[in-house]
Amino acid sequence: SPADLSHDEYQTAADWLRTHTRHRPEVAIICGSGLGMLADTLGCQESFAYSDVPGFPQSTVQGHAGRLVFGVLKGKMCVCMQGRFHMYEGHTLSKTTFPVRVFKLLGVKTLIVTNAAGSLADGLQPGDIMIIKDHINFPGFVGLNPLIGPNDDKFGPRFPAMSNCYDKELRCLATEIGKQLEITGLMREGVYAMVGGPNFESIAEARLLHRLGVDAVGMSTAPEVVVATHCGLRVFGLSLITNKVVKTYEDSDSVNHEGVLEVSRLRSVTVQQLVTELIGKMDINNNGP
Ligand SMILES: Nc1nc2ncn(CCNC(CO)CO)c2c(=O)[nH]1
Repeated sequence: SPADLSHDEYQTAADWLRTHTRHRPEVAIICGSGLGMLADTLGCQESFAYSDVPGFPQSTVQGHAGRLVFGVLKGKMCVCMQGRFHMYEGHTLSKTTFPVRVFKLLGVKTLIVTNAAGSLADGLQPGDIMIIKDHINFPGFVGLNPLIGPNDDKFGPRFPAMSNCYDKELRCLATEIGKQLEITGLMREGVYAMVGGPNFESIAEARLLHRLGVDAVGMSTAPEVVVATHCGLRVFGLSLITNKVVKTYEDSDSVNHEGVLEVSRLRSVTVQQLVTELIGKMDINNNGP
């Protein structure tokens, strides 16, 4: 957990970045599997390999580049993670969520997280975009929570509320933008559940998640959002639905990562447009929950 890391480690990474780029980002974007092209659309780019930044872990998953890209999008100063870290790679949760606290120290106010997810809800098809209304952090239930250990009071409270992680104003704004982009047909809100992975769920596990009201399932996002909420960042999250989760024993289909990346590639432009418009239209001074 972040308690493994001293405050200095976050400060060292933030100080290193501050001395290596003039950019002072207000918005941070975490790009999910196959959605890293969003970073390429930033203007006036300056980028660093994760290996250049003190304390940053390395990305090891196909579809996750491993670069931190600073730039301007619709007049807003942004920093984009091309490739995120997952618990299933063996990273501790402190490393998985390390960038979020560094962004906080850089002065970021809003975090946008995107991911690829499998759909459990009947109304969510591959290629759809689910605006995350709330999440279920299953690993957190058993203590795999990034806030476990001594609390760092400089970031936030010992017992942070998680009842409003996903900012309602930003969700409404994204829905409005969906209408303008004429993509409401493939957009809806829902509950995202994080499972540890790296295996995809068994059928019994998929049926359990469905019974528990989960709309989309993935292996990321919840830890970053817990840490972001703890340190007062405003959060917007979306899942690109890349496949239907297999819920019946008769269904012979089985999901694979190549298929996930294929749908991500197909829809990455639409996700880019939505996120770009959202950044352009959001008020930047909001200090989150
Ligand atoms: N059933 C199911 N379908 C999914 N499609 C994407 N993801 C998100 C996980 N993405 C992994 C593997 O593609 C890479 O991070 C999942 C998932 O966790 N479960």
